[in-house]
Amino acid sequence: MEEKRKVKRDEVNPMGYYESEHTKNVRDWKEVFDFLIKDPTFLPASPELEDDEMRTLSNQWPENPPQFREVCQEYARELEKLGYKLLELIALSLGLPSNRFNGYFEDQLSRMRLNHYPPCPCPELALGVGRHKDAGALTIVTQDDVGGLQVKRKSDGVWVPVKPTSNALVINVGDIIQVWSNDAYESVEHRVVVNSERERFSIPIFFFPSHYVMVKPLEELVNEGNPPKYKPYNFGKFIAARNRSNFKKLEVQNIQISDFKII
Ligand SMILES: O=C(O)CCC(=O)C(=O)O
Ligand SMILES: [Fe+2]
Repeated sequence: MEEKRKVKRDEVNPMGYYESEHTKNVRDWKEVFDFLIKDPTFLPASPELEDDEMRTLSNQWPENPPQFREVCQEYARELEKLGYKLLELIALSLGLPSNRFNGYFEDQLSRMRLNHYPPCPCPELALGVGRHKDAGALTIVTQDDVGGLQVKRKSDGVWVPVKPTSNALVINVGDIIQVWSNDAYESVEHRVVVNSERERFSIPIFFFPSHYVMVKPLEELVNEGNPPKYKPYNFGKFIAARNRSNFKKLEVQNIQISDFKII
């Protein structure tokens, strides 16, 4: 606990350890450790568009266990390679050059998260992570054999368990691929349920572009017959708005890509 406290994240540095994240303003039943793939990196200090102050984001590593940092970084490097590979395949599937997305990640805000969901005495009253869609381009999740991740089936709204399969990874399309592809791809709504018996561990890596990227439907994919379905939004400002809402319960729901939808 002492080690965790030393690397606790706060409103200035959102990297490190945290035990009370909120999803849509409700506290999640979990503890997390977040670190950046590119360290340090930069993010707008506030979500206000007229405020151009920047903030440096940097990792906080515990001293113990001593090999923790190296193991995390090595794992992240391998998953990063896989993420780029998948982004290349998604680009090809949309009829784009394989490297079409690469430029967006030069100063990437991608991060890896170590999730620990402790057993919960009243699992029917809590969620490990409340229902949400991932805000980044792509997420790759490693999960143990406990289970708890569920995706919402669009046809009937039923929550379907994502069964743990050993040596398999879960790939989630995030909101940005949805916007870039002008809805050809759709991000999936998911959540994590907890149980009273066993703790669960999972390790997602979230592929986030650079803070200055304006996220919008790709020009090659829109035309008169298929006009853009979203207004451009600045990714850094979007994340700054999300970070703010993770630290306090706000009156309003946090920012969503639907806020940029052209109807
Ligand atoms: O724990 C999991 O399997 C997924 C967690 C998740 O959806 C998230 O952190 O965004
Ligand atoms: Fe997620």
